[in-house]
Amino acid sequence: MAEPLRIALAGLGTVGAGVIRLLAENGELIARRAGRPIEVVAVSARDRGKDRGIALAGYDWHDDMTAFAALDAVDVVVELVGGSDGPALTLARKTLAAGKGLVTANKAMIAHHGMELAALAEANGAPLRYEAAVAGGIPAIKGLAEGAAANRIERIYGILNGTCNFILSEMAATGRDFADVLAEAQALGFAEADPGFDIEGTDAAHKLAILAAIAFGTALDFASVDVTGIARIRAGDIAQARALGYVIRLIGIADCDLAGQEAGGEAQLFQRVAPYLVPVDHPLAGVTGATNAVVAEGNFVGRLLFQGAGAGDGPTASAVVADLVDIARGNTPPPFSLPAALLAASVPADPGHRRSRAYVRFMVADRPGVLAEITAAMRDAGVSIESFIQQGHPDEEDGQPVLVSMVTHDGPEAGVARALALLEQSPSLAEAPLVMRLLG
Ligand SMILES: NC(=O)c1ccc[n+]([C@@H]2O[C@H](COP(=O)([O-])OP(=O)(O)OC[C@H]3O[C@@H](n4cnc5c(N)ncnc54)[C@H](O)[C@@H]3O)[C@@H](O)[C@H]2O)c1
Ligand SMILES: N[C@@H](CCO)C(=O)O
Ligand code: NA
Repeated sequence: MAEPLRIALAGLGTVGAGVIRLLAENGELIARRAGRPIEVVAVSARDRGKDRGIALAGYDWHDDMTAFAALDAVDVVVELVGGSDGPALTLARKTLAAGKGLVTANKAMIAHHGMELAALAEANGAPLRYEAAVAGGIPAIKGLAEGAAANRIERIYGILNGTCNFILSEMAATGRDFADVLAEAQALGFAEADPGFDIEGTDAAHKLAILAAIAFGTALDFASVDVTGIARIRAGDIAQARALGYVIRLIGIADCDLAGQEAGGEAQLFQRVAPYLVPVDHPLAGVTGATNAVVAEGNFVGRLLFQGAGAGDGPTASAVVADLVDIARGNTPPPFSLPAALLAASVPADPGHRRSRAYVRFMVADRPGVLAEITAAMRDAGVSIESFIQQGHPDEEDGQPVLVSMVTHDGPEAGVARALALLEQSPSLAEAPLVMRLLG
């Protein structure tokens, strides 16, 4: 058998320990498939003495992980530390500049610095792979960049954050409280070190921006993702959605209008992460727990659905090691499918022109005239209301604001925004309204 692929592993937390366990259990099978063994030779983490349930005695320990880049005995560095900047980025830059391969699960770093790292990788002939960074164990990047390479991708959307999906589906199934379910997601190893990245939608936005670059051949543009998280969703919204025939899911969605680019200008890139109402008979409605799903619509293949575990030690390790197998086999396409210099510039699309149906929820003072005030604002903004529900909810107590919601007919998003601007100063509203669009 050929020489081993020698790995230095930075980070021995949920994912890092998972990689060690996977290679220990499936190492022989993987060596046969890759044509050569994959061997961890060096490791680094913050705390050398911590009990991780794995034996580290056979590995060369380094307190400073950035030293990996200079080790002759290392072919590929695997970065499983996290953080968009700081030591992870220093390690990534040094590794690629030294011509060594880099495998990472770090979507924050790729979303912020992916273009720079891709250019560095290409300039130094070094492979850069990050399958674990998007949708965990699902081979979504490979499916899109390789399996769907023959297609123009019209639209890409899906459930990209396991923690949020776990929270939303558990709350709906059991009526459990948001904070309680989040604590369980953290204990299961799904959540980011700062779970604000999950619940505010930032983590899903990192992944969406990466997928969009691969799908549309546009330069990675995380900054222009329109992001809304799940923190404002109440049990009452979940109940209202259910009564209307929907479930609530945090969805990342992107499309790209290339007409401008074809006329010599720039492509218009739409990227949004937000909670959506998903019809109960839609394939994404049945995606529960930490499962993720990615839908890609190609102009020849039609609709592809990739589904599987989006977080957790085993599934994420599976994606990390699949990248190592590709490197061992010499299958190293450009990091974003096209060479970095060919990724096209784009401008963010104006969401106001997009059409959708929307669920709009208000917490209102329970007094006469409030509903008339809301419907008048909708009328004045030209928004057509399909249904309006004021429904008692078990959380309510006398004198407390009441949850009322409406569903609009299909119309430009700017219309709902105009109506809510008209209501902005209204003393009848106890908090800002919540808008969730219906997934079409
Ligand atoms: N947990 C998941 O399900 C999952 C899924 C996909 C991607 N990811 C990504 O994988 C990466 C790791 O996530 P995790 O859940 O394993 O995190 P974790 O917090 O469990 O582990 C992080 C590890 O990095 C080490 N570390 C931190 N700072 C370090 C430093 N300066 N030098 C050396 N080691 C250092 C810690 O000691 C720890 O061993 C993150 O980028 C995360 O976003 C995680
Ligand atoms: N915190 C992330 C981990 C996987 O990227 C999630 O919950 O999806
Ligand atoms: Na993946």
